[in-house]
Amino acid sequence: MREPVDVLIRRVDPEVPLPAYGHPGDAGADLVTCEAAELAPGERAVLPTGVSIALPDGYAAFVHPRSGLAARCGVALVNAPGTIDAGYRGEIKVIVVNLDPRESVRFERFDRIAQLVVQQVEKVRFHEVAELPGSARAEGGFGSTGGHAAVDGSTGGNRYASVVSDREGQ
Ligand SMILES: O=c1ccn([C@H]2C[C@H](O)[C@@H](COP(=O)(O)OP(=O)(O)OP(=O)(O)O)O2)c(=O)[nH]1
Ligand SMILES: [Mg+2]
Repeated sequence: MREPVDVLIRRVDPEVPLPAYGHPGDAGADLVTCEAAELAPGERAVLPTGVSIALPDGYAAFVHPRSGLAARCGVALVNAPGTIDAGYRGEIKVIVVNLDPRESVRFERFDRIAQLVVQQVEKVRFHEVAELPGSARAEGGFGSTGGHAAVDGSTGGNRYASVVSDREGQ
């Protein structure tokens, strides 16, 4: 197994539990909210995690959603994944949104709300050119390979999903 990368961390909230991996092979260390919050359907909030970090140069951390919260409660991150730059020394915040159309969701202090994935990132130098080299995909994108959801008035491309209003009309 590779040696873990050392990351300096500071507790902004002296009582906050440090981010922790649930299992040895996990990619994300769980982040908690230091503030209780209740979100009505469609509501969002910026929640403090009580920690700030200093990543080594060449690394970034990404704030990812927790799939259990998403599946059970419809909680997503507005900016998923949130990017924590190596030079950022402020408190890590999590921008949550309640996407459930009916139920409110409540977070208590120190509930786990997101997970932090630390990764090496490349810096690039951009070289401007008049023409880019060719490729098999060329300019195809946005569903060019088919299999996207149909929307009203369209049959979709080679589809394996359709929007609910489409299904109800069948
Ligand atoms: O979910 C997030 C996303 C970002 N940040 C912090 C760390 C990051 O380094 C900084 C800036 O984030 P980003 O570059 O995504 O936001 P911006 O709107 O481009 O702000 P800026 O102009 O400060 O770069 O905000 C968080 O605490 N949580
Ligand atoms: Mg930015």
